[in-house]
Amino acid sequence: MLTVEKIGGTSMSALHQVIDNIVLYNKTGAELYNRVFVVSAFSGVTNILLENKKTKAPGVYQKLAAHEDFRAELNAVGQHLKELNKQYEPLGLNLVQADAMVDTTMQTALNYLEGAVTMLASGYLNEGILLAAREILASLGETHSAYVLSSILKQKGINAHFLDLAGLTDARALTISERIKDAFSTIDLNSCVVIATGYAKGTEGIMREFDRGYSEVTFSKIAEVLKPQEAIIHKEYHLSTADPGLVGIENVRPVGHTNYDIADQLADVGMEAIHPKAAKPLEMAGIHLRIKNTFEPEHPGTLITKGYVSNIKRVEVITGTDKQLMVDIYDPLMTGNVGSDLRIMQAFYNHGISYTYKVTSANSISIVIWENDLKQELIDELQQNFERVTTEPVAMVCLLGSNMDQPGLLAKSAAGLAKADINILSAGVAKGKVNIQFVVAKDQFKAAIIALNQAVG
Ligand SMILES: Nc1ncnc2c1ncn2[C@@H]1O[C@H](COP(=O)(O)OP(=O)(O)O)[C@@H](O)[C@H]1O
Ligand SMILES: N[C@@H](CC(=O)OP(=O)(O)O)C(=O)O
Repeated sequence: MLTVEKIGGTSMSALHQVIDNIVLYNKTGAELYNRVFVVSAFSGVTNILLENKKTKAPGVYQKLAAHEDFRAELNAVGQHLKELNKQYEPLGLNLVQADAMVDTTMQTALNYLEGAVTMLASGYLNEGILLAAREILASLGETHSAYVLSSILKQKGINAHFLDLAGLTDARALTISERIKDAFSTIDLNSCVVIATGYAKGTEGIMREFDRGYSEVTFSKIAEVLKPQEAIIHKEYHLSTADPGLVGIENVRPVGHTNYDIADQLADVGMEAIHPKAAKPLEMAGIHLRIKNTFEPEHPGTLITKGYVSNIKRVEVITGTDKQLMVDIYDPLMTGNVGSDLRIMQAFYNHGISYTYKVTSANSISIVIWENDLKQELIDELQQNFERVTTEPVAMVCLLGSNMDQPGLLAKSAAGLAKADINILSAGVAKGKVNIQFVVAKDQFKAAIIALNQAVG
């Protein structure tokens, strides 16, 4: 059975478990092969190459983009990669070869970046030059981690193939998919295990289209090309019936089976089992996706398939986010005035703002967006056309399920929230009933998730 498997950065940093629990687990001989592992950089490496994904602390790229001296930072990254090499020497990594690879790669990158700085000084095409610099820097982390894992596996006598999709010294103008097809055209998957860089170079620029989290896109594009029996994402936790960090690990269980629609609903409130843009090609190709926990290899994890519908009535996941904002538009002339909603949606469209929830009454429309997406220009435009426009930070809590609709579910959910003294600011469910949404006060998010998990989890 051919599988294409993605290993995220947090899991990669537990390299010993990656080798024991993922690559070698329950497999010997030929069973080891016919698998492609798409690996992310070791945890934190891309942060120091670009910028910290959460704190935005500048990495090499941000220094370069700010016309500051980036060379010390780039050198520090090289030193960090060598420290990681030393950390993985006990696993069988040949330190001399691995450090030499770091030196060569970093020197090549520096040569490119010196050229970029020279070009930036000219003031021509800055955007394109900065994007190229971002692509080059991003690629370094995955080139390193894929090299390290494939080298260790070779040292163990396994026929591991280091598949360099980063193409640092490959000047061919190929799209990502073209590069993938070209790279796999000479590989006999039955006789090797492929370790592919999570960064893939392409004329479209993976950073321009997807930016951080790009490994999942490379993983998806490889699966599109190879059409495996199963695509697998290895994470450091199970996709659970609720956030264990909120309700307690003892009050959740792994989601055994769900579908791609539910995965999209999860992503809509920020819980990405897989990025929707990476999931769609898999869903459309009918490829099954499995989310596995790196630290529980014996557990089958969560299987996500296109047409799955639970054979019993149940809520599959309780999730949500407290990072939302409710925009309420009121106007006494709205009732019966065809086109009010169109004008509102046009304003949202004009400012490129999508929403996660919308309800209407005779004279008002309430729309929930991500709080970070709010633009004052949108509010200004709406206020020119409607009597009153208000905004309020809120939390959204959701019940997700492929087959959860039954009399009393809404009542039990609302009763659970009421029992916790949580006021429902707004509630809604679309016809498919795969997602029942409650809008509550921002500071009642955690209490609402706990209350719903107790009531219907
Ligand atoms: N239904 C859920 N199942 C599992 N984890 C969840 C769920 N909902 C929220 N979480 C939280 O999401 C965290 C992982 O979020 P993710 O965005 O994948 O990683 P990170 O934000 O650390 O990069 C988990 O550690 C967990 O606390
Ligand atoms: N290492 C890259 C790519 C990636 O997808 O990483 P992860 O799988 O850890 O999200 C980043 O941090 O953006």
